[in-house]
Formats: sequence, C-alpha cells, structure tokens
Amino acid sequence: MLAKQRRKQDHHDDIAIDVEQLSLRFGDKVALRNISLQIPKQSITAIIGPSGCGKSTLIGCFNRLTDLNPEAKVSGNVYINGRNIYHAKQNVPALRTQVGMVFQQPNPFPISIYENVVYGLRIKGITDRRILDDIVERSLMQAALWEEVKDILFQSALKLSGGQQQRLVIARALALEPDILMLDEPTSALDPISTLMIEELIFQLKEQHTVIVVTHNLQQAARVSDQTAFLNNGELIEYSSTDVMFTMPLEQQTEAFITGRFG
Ligand SMILES: Nc1ncnc2c1ncn2[C@@H]1O[C@H](COP(=O)(O)OP(=O)(O)OP(=O)(O)O)[C@@H](O)[C@H]1O
Repeated sequence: MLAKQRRKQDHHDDIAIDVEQLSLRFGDKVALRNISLQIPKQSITAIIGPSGCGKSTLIGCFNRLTDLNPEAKVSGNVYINGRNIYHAKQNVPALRTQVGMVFQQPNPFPISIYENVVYGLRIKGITDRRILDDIVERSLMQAALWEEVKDILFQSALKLSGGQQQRLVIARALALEPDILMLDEPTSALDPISTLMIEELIFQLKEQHTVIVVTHNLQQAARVSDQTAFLNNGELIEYSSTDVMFTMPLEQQTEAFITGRFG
C-alpha cells in the first residue's frame, strides 16, 4: 500500500522530474502558481523568466531546499524517478544527494581542493583513502578541472580563479553521484571564457545526468538546453523544446520576453 502511495501510477521511466500542480506561498505572497511539467532524464532543461518570477523557488522545490524557509507552504506534488518527494517518509538529506545544486556565486569551502571534493563523502562516512582519491580524480575530470589542479590538490580552494572555483563546486556535487544536477545562474559571476567552459561542461554532463539550468542569459539557454520553461509571475507560461521556444513561441508573453520587450 505504502509503495503504491509513494510511486506514481503512470510514471514513465524516461521522466526524471514530474511536477504536478505545484504551488508555493511565502506567507501571503504566491511565488508559484499551479505548475505542472515533466523533465526528461539525461537532458538539459533551461528555466528562464524575469527577475522574481519564481525560477529559484521552483528548483528549490526539487530538492526541498524551500523547507528551510518556515514561511514557505507547498501544495501539489513533485515526483523524482517516480517517487513523491513530498511524502512524509522522504529522506531529505538523501534527496539532496540525489538532486545536487550549484549556486550563482562559486562557494568552495576554505579548505583544500581535495577536501572540497570529498566533503560530502566524509559526511557519509567514507574514509578509505584509495576510494576518496579515485572519486576526486573522477569528479575533477568530469568537471573539466583535473588537468589544471592535479598538482595542487592540497592547496586552498580559495586560491583558484572564479571559473575554476565554480568547476570545483560542480565537482563537489558530482562526487556524490547525483542523478540530477541543478545549476542556478552558474555563470553570471564569471568571465566569458569561464562561461564557455561551464557551458561545454553542462553539455557533457547530460550523458550521465539530468541537468537543470536557471539562467538570465537567453543565448545560454538557447545554446545549451534541450527544452526551456518560461515562467512569469510564478506561472509556467510556456514549456517546449528550446528550438520551438526560440523560433516560434506559442505565447505572446514568451515572444515579448525572448525578444527583449520585457524582463
Ligand atoms: N524567502 C523568501 N521569503 C519571501 N518571499 C520570497 C523568498 N524567496 C523568494 N521570495 C519571493 O518569491 C518570488 C520568486 O523569487 P525567486 O527568487 O524564486 O525568483 P527568481 O525568478 O529566481 O528571481 P531572480 O531571477 O531575481 O533570481 C519573488 O517575488 C521573491 O521576492
């Protein structure tokens, strides 16, 4: 019975995140209004929309980061790999391992590069040096940072450039082998070359992960994503393949936004 309750009946194996009539209020303020969408596995989804439209709040529902705000009241459902993550029995720390998150400002810890990557593994109780070494190498390679740091692994992460720090933070998330990686404006604090490196990295990550990118940069959404969700004022206005969204949007609001007439 419990399994039945927790597992969505019409779950498709190729859907990573299934959002059903999701609404969220902060006190009296409605931040998300009745959002439904399905995010396919091993694809890149861009979330766009004007400042304050609810992009960060939406992805914060996918790993229950919004739980940290006592004012936030959620209704509706979010299924990840067919499981309802708002079910009372959901293990929230495990969810946040499965659904990794990278923020706008690179936020490495003031410890070595190596210790940054293994941080979450140590919390999980992994102490075997060989296992940790292997995961450090693999994660830094996946994050396209290994060649630059392999000889300075025990130097402070704070000595790295902003772009390197952001790739380190991505490596730290990848070390936990998340199914889903969410990046909230990952390049807005970076120079154009670092931005390009992160975009190439995002593109490669989809071979093994489902990637969600919140971005203010419409060219970036068009360059990297398979599908795009356009939010305005807490509502999902349009959700379609990125090609369609940027060439023949269905909604006037979308067209106005992508042609720079508002937002
Ligand atoms: N902790 C909070 N308490 C109250 N209201 C909040 C809180 N966080 C966000 N909001 C409000 O919810 C709405 C959505 O905010 P959110 O940060 O999700 O938007 P966004 O689209 O990510 O914006 P931006 O592009 O500027 O980062 C905004 O009106 C914001 O003021």
